[in-house]
Amino acid sequence: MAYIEPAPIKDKENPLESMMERFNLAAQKLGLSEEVYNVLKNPAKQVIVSLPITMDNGKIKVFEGIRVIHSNILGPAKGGIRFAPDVHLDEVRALAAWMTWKCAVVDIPYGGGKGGVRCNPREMSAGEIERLVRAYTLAMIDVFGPDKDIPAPDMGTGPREMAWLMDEYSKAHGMTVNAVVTGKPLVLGGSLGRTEATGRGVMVTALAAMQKLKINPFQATCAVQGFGNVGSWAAQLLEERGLKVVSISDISGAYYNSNGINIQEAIAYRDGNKGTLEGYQGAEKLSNPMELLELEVDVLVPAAVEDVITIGNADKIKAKLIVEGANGPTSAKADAILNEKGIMAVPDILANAGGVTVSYFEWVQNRLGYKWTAERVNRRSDRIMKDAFDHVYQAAVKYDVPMRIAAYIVAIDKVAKTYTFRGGF
Ligand SMILES: NC(=O)C1=CN([C@@H]2O[C@H](COP(=O)(O)OP(=O)(O)OC[C@H]3O[C@@H](n4cnc5c(N)ncnc54)[C@H](O)[C@@H]3O)[C@@H](O)[C@H]2O)C=CC1
Ligand SMILES: O=C(O)CCC(=O)C(=O)O
Repeated sequence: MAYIEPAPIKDKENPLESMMERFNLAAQKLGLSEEVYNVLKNPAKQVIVSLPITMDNGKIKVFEGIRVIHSNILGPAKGGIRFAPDVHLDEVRALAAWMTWKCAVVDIPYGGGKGGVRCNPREMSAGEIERLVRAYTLAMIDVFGPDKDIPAPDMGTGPREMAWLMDEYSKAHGMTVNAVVTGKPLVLGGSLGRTEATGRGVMVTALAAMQKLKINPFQATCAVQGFGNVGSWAAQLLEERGLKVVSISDISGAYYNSNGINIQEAIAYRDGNKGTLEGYQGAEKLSNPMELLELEVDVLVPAAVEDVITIGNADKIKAKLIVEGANGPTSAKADAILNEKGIMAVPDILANAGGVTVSYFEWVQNRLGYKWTAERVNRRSDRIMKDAFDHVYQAAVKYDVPMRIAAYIVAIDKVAKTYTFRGGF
């Protein structure tokens, strides 16, 4: 079962290789046929475009935009759009495949896709970002569609960008098409609960795992890496459930307070400080931000970027439980070390699936022309997340594998069976 070697990513473990290592292990456990294996490992579609944008200084700058549809076997492709300086085809391919597995784990009728534009939104004006979103949307006009491929926010994008995307797509089609994208502002057909949904799913799966590990949330400590949408909501909701959040971090550094950080206060500080924790006084700043990962805490939530837990630091992790808010925060090579140390990792494709689950609810509401209450959204997404956790836990016991491989087994089994039923053979 070999696959085509992807181009290596400099200074970073390749997330596509990490995804494939887990996929291979799960495929072997399932005894997947070579034909189905080959179908599932290859992305269905990869589109790369050049986006010439007039910058505020009047000069034209060309950006590279990518959209990968890994699979549309379970339904239309679904997945966010990332704006970041290190966006790379292999990364987007890995992220798209993770969307396929994620949607299958939570049993929602979507395939997997992901998009990215290599840019630094923190150094761009709102006008430049808007022109970039609109150009990307037009370049992908035949790729996107409510029944084909439905984008959403990821790192560096949010409701504002989704609104521009919806508007551009709608103009090109001569009608309002709000179901083409999720994660929109409420007034444009966004769903109540979507903003906090990913962090909420992290909280639900963390509590479920803590119950299995007999960790009392009211006596537990927690560290959260990344203080954007996912990290800050996860931290706030875990704090509300009794955990003491002793460390948080973002691109400006990591902050530690053994008495617990007041998360509401930290969020208010960030929101009034151009979105960063730089200068935050509610905790001491750690000299090395990566120290956060090695703190003596019960629960560690990496909610920033890929490959932060690697063979370089996995043996120094002291948490009893890792709940992956980010996509791909643990490299495949680090898995064995964590398993050896008896650390449970609730994998990304389960732990952060709350976001796409509520995106699915948003799409359903848009198609019905109806709005659900926050209570209904939260109750249904909590149930989906808890059921998915239990399902993966049972698979881990049945196949005698860690939670991560169990999640891949659940996902691959579902996609493979659907493919076969649809008449792939
Ligand atoms: N937004 C969503 O609904 C979902 C996001 N995810 C994943 O969660 C992760 C975070 O996404 P968002 O919160 O949406 O992004 P965001 O853009 O809102 O926030 C990212 C945060 O990470 C911080 N950060 C960036 N590089 C860092 C580093 N090297 N060390 C520490 N902090 C760093 C940023 O300062 C920021 O606080 C990504 O891996 C994303 O793919 C997964 C599922 C859904
Ligand atoms: O909400 C969505 O549709 C996708 C979110 C996403 O990109 C992810 O789960 O990684």
